[in-house]
Amino acid sequence: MLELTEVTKVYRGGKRAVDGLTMRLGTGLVGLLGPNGAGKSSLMRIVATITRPSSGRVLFEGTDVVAKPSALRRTLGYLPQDFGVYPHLTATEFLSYLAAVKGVSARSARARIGEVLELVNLTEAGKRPLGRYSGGMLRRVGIAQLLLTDPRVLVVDEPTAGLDPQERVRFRNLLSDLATDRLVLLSTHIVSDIESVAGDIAILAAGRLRHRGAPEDLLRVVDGQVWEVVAGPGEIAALQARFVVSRVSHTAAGTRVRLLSPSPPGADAVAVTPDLEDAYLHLVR
Ligand SMILES: Nc1ncnc2c1ncn2[C@@H]1O[C@H](COP(=O)(O)OP(=O)(O)OP(=O)(O)O)[C@@H](O)[C@H]1O
Repeated sequence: MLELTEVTKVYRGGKRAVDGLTMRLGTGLVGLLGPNGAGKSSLMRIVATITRPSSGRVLFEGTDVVAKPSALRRTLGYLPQDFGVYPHLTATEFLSYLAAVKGVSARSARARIGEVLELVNLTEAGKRPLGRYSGGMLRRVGIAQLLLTDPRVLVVDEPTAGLDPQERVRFRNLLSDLATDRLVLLSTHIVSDIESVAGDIAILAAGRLRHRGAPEDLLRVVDGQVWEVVAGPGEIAALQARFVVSRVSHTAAGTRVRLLSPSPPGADAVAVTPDLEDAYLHLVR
């Protein structure tokens, strides 16, 4: 559906936020995972046709989206990181306003708003002013506005920021449902946001694609390289200086340090089964 070739974004001042990125995106949920500053938002703004790449090409169904953005824009839903609402409007009023901006006729907007509020489980709350919504409810309004026009491409930037764990789960499931017949490109710096829903994970660091594949492929990257050692209070800093430490947990038996190393880091190190967090840290270090 979308084809990115050698996409680069250099901002004024010389910051290379996206650096020669090539990837193909089809139907399904793609998790774009990377630390702060990796270039995720820049890439998402390029796909959403808000920002132009400095060089490289983005094709949507074979059409260059820089030269001809309209075909993609017609079927695109974009939820930016800083999605803002008017606090005095109710969800229904706010969505009616956005539907008008998106060129949806008043009659079809009325029916569609009812449907999308139902989809995001806000039918009851739809008559309340948005100023009284929780963070999670506002993110759901953000998703509802994406769906006003039934887009085939959804670009969702760090959607779980500020959500409580229950809202995170609900949100993940909603996006995963939507991805059955659409492309959902979801960016995050939190591994657990995507590990249960994305069958396809792209890892970005310093503007470059470090890895792309299914979670199993990612795990293979650190196969045989994850260890656990028991450390004394003074040893943790030294381990952190020598290895990528993925977790430190304090137990009755002492402090357990989980770390990445191609060979056993010590005589009493125990090999453990890698998880996605280990693989992610290995790839972005
Ligand atoms: N308009 C801009 N002008 C100059 N530099 C920018 C601009 N937007 C982003 N950057 C820089 O480009 C780099 C990538 O930023 P970007 O926001 O794309 O990353 P990100 O992965 O989304 O990070 P975050 O999760 O913190 O939003 C950062 O170093 C950022 O400071």
